[in-house]
Amino acid sequence: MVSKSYSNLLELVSGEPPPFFGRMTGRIPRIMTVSGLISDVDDDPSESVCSDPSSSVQRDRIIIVANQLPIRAQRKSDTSKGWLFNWEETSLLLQLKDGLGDDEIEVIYVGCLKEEIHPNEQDEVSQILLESFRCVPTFLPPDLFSRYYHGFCKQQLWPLFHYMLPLSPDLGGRFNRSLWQAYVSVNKIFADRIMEVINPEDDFVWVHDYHLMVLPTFLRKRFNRVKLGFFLHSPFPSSEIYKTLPIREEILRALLNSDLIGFHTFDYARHFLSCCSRMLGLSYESKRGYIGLEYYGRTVGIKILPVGIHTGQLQHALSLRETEAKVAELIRQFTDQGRIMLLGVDDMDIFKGISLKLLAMEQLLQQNPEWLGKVVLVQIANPARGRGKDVKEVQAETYSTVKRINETFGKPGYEPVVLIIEPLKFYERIAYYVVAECCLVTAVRDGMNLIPYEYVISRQGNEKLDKVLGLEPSTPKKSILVVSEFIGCSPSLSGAIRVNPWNIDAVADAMNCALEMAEPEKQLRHEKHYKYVSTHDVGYWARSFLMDLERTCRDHVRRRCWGIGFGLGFRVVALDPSFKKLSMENIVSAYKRTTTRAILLDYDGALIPQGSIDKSPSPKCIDILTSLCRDENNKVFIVSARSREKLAEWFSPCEKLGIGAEHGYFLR
Ligand SMILES: O=P(O)(O)OC[C@H]1O[C@H](O[C@H]2O[C@H](CO)[C@@H](O)[C@H](O)[C@H]2O)[C@H](O)[C@@H](O)[C@@H]1O
Repeated sequence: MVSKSYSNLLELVSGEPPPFFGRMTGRIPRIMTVSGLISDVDDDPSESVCSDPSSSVQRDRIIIVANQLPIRAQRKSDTSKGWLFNWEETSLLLQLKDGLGDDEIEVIYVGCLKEEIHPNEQDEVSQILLESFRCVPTFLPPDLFSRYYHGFCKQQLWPLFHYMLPLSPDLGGRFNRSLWQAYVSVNKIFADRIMEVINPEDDFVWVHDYHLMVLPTFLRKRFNRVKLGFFLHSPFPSSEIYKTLPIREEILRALLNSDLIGFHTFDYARHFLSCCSRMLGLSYESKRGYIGLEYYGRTVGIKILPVGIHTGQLQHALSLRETEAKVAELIRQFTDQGRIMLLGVDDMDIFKGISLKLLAMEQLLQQNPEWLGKVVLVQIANPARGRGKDVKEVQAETYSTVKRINETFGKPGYEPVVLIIEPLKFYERIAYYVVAECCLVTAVRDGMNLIPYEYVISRQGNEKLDKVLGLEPSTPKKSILVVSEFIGCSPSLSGAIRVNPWNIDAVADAMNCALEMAEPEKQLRHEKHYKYVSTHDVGYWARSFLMDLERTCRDHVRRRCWGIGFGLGFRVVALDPSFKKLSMENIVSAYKRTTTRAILLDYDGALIPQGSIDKSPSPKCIDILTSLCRDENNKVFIVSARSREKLAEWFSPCEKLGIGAEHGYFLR
């Protein structure tokens, strides 16, 4: 399978074998095992972090950094003290690790816990999470967390990256410098935590999503050669939107302190590149499938590859007894009543377009009365993660639209829209996918959205589910997707009916088209999607990103690096060791060959030795400069930080000598 990522395109033309991620040179973390009070992990010794610090096993190590750790924490109920921790199985970050499927790679996570941990318990919790889960928690004071996450992330960055400008105080949040400072402080706290565990020469660091966009600067400042990747899970907006951000350059420059920056789609990458070009004057090169941005001697790679799902986890859920039972229940509730299920699964936030979908359903029923009593839209709505007024408005509009549709088109025993707001278990959601004839994702903006992928795998099902569904094992599977043009998964789903979610007529038509579609066409579309989704899973994505990261960082050790710039303007100037010292021979031969010469000379360290006590030029120096200036083919300049008075005084004998004093602020 050929990836669309740049490294794989390169392999394709070069005929090289695919790169292997994992070098066995990593050092074991500097962690000691300390017994803890509060943990419910399984006791597989291979799971413990360096339980034997003297062990000689060497593994590659990746530090995965994200706003949230893939951990669920629960206060112990039996005592007033202590916590129980479990893996959050549905977290993409945990699936990523599993997807790497390589025991030679050790993964450490850095991030926040969802629960607030009292300062008195933080050391103990840190130790347990490190030993048992290889997780390093970042504890943030509640007020700082709130200003960083609910303030800057969810009210400012997130809306803007989803194309919402704060045109009025009600629409997202206007830029607020103190929230931005909270964001920067939190990013620094994350960097400090990474520094506690990183082995900078060997470890790879992979930072995730828009919550941590300035973190790369803090890490690069501390370790100039750190091997650092960043993946943006959200959309990267068009430069016309992005450039409204007052801290637009700071964020771009911070991202450029990564070695590899990943995006789900070509468009997001293109937007980022045009921001770098328009706001920082940087140009990029695309050569043989590679996209690289030159930034002070470093080449920052751009990776385009949409994330995938954990198909194994989904297949496991499909094989559960509970899933079969739920599928049977849904068949009784819908199919046996002659109903066709259309399905939507979305967070109830402003960008998921739930209301637009409901309006399209209303229109479908108005314009196609033949579907009345036959079609049901099941809308599963997960709670939003933000907490603004906008979320409440979305909820209110959703409830009132559902009520209106059901009152207008419903009849006893038939509700055209079923809205599910209670949290569903994973297997229950899967059962809905299995039964749904069509899945609709009509978000107005979403970074990726993995719901269509989950739907496709679920519709492929398995033999046991075929029996529950009353299908012959040989029956080809079918599924149909209606997908918004404005979401990251859209380009990868070429068999979906693509819609502009704002165009209610078009979405209603798409629903009708899906309902009327001939079976062989549904099968063909399903087959196409199934092939793609099952081969481009989360493991494929993670391996591909890390291979490219390793490739991008391969010559770090050879590079000579200097850090320059203050604050978020910090960057590293990297030089290839092939930079050569200027030889006397070269200078003499160039001088002889040329007839028009500009000769620019530094002063301290160039015309007088760096450590000399007498800083004035020697008579010999004055003689040489005077004779250089005498040649009409030469323009000779001293360029120095020194004051114009001093330079003018020292070089008064050399009349024709040009002087650039105070770094060129004064010119003679
Ligand atoms: O709400 P947040 O805590 O700020 O997180 C933002 C969203 O992150 C995750 O979604 C994003 O990544 C997914 C995987 O790449 C992608 O499918 C989705 O489109 C992105 O928005 C998370 O799944 C969402 O629940 C969060 O809202």
